[in-house]
Amino acid sequence: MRPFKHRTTPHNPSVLRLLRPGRRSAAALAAAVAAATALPLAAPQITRRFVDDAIGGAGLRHLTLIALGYLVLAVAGQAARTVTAWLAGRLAWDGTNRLRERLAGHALGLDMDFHGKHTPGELIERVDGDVVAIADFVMAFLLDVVAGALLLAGVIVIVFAVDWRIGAALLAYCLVIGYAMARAQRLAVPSAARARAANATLYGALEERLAGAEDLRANGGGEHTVRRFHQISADLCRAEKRDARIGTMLLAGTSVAFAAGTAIMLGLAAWTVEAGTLTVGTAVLLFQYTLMVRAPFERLIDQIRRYQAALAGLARIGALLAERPALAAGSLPLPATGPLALRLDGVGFTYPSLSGEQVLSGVALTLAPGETLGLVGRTGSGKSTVARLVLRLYDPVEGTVRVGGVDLRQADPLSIRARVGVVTQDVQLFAASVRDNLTLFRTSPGDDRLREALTRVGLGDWLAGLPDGLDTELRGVSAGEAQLIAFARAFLADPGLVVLDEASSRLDPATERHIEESIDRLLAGRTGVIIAHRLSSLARVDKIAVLDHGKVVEYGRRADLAADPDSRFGRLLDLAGVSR
Ligand SMILES: Nc1ncnc2c1ncn2[C@@H]1O[C@H](COP(=O)(O)OP(=O)(O)OP(=O)(O)O)[C@@H](O)[C@H]1O
Repeated sequence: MRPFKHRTTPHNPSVLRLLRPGRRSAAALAAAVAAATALPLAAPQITRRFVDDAIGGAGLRHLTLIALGYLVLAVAGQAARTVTAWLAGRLAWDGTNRLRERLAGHALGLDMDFHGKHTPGELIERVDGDVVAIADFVMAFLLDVVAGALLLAGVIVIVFAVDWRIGAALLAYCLVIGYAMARAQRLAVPSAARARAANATLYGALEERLAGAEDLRANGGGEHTVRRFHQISADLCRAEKRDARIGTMLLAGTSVAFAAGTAIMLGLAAWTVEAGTLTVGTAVLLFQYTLMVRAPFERLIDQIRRYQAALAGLARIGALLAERPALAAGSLPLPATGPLALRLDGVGFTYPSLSGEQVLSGVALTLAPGETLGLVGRTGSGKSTVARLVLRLYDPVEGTVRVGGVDLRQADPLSIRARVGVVTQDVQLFAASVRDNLTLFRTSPGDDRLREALTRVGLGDWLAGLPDGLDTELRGVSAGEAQLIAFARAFLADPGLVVLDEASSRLDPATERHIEESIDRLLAGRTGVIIAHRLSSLARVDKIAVLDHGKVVEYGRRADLAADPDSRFGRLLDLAGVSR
C-alpha cells in the first residue's frame, strides 16, 4: 500500500476553513482566554501586598482580608480556565466533526483505483486518528499556546514595570529559552511523523488481517500473519520509543534551564533588596512571576509534539482531500425508465497497478434493451473486469462502453448508480437493521415496499420469523440469505440494467431455487449481464460471450452456440453434463 503523497501544503486552506469556529463562539472563547490569563497575573500583586504589609506590622484582620482576596482570585482563575477548556473542547470537536464528515464523504466518492491502493484501515486512521490529533492540538493550542503566550507577555510587561533591569534580564532569558525550543522542535518533528506513519501502517495491516481472518485460519496462514504483524508492531514500537525519548530529553533540558533561570532571578531580587531599591514583597513578587514563566514554556514544549502530529495529520488530510476521482463526471442522464441497451466497442483495459499489461482487448458486445448476456470464461479471463467497466468503476483505456446509448464517460454518475444495478457474490451486510441493510441507510421507500421486495426473493417467511420484523438487527445470516437480501436490494433500486456476479459456492437446493427464481424475476423486463459460474444457470440468457485472456473468443445467440457442435460453449455444456 502506498502512503498518501503530501501533494498539498500542511495549511491547506479548505482544511482550516472547516475548522473555523462561528463568530459568537470565537468571541466567548477570546473572553474566557483573556480572563484565564489576567486573573493569575494579578495573584503575585496580592502576595507582595501581604508580605510588605505583614513586615510593616498590619493587623490580622487586614492580612486575612488579603488572603481571602487571594483565594477569590485563585478560584476565579481556575473557573476561567475551566470555561476556556470547555469552550475550546466544544469548538475543536465541532470543527473536527465537520472535517471528519467531509473526509468520510470524500473518501466514499473516490473511485476503485484509489481504494485499491489504500486499505480501509489506513483510511480509518486518516478519518479518525489524524482528525483526533488535530482536535487535540486545536484544543491545546487555544488553551496552552495562546493563553501561555499571553501570560508570558503579561509577566514580562509587569516585571519591566517593577524594575526595567530585571525585566530586561527576564526578556533575554525567555528569548534564549524560546530560541532553544524552536531548535528542539526540529528534532521532534520527524520522529513524531514517523511514529504516526508507523501507526497508520499498523491499522491498515490489522484491518486487512482481521477482514481475512477466516481465510487465513482455514489456510493455516495464522502463524505467518502473526509474525508479520509482530514486525509491524516492532516498527511502531521503535518509532514511538524514539519519539518518547526525544520528548523526555526536551523536558529534562527545560527543567534544568528553568532551575537556572529561577536561581538568576532570585539572585537579582536579593541584590535589589540589599541595595534598598526594592521591598521584600516585591522580591517575592518577582520570584512568583519567574515561576509563572515555567508552566507556559513547559506546556509549549509539550505542544510541539502535538503540533507536530496535528501538522502531519493536516498534511495527510490535505492530501486526501486533494485526491480527485480519476473518472471525470459527465452530465448526460441515462434513460430514466425501462430496460437499457448495452454496447461495448473495441474495449481495451488495463488496471492502473499493472503497468500496461492488457486485461481486456478489443471487446465488442451488444445487448438490445431487455436482452441478457452470459459471460463465461476461465478464472482470470476478465469477466469481472467487463462488469466493472459496465458499472463504470473504471474507464476503458480503448474503446467505449455505452449504456442506453450514452457513453459512460459522459454519463451523470448519479444516473449510472440509479439505473445500473449490481448483485455480487461478495454481499456486504451491515450490523444494522434489516431495513437499513435493504435501503443502505437511505430514506426508506416505505415498509410495504421493503416487505414486498423480501417476499419477491422468497424471504417472506424469514422476515415473518424475525422478532422485530424490519427493525431486527441483522446477525448470523447464511450465504444464501445474504445473496437473497442482495437481490431484494436490487429489486428496490429497480435498475434498467443488472450486472449479476453469480455465487460460485454451492447452496442448498431450496435456496438455490429461490435464487434462480429471483434472478428470473429480476431480469424480467431488464437488460442483464450474468457472470456465470454454473453453466446450468445460463439457460435463461439470450446471448453468450466466451472470454479467454481478455478477448472475446466466441460470441452469439445462446441457442445458436448450443446447437453448433463445434462451438466452445457447446463443448463446455457437454463437459459440464448440461443438456444443450
Ligand atoms: N484490482 C485489480 N488490480 C490489478 N489486476 C487485477 C485487478 N482485478 C483483476 N485483476 C487482474 O485482471 C485479470 C482479469 O481478472 P478478472 O477478475 O476480471 O477475471 P475473472 O474472469 O472475473 O476471474 P474470476 O472468475 O476468478 O472472478 C486477472 O489477471 C486479474 O489478476
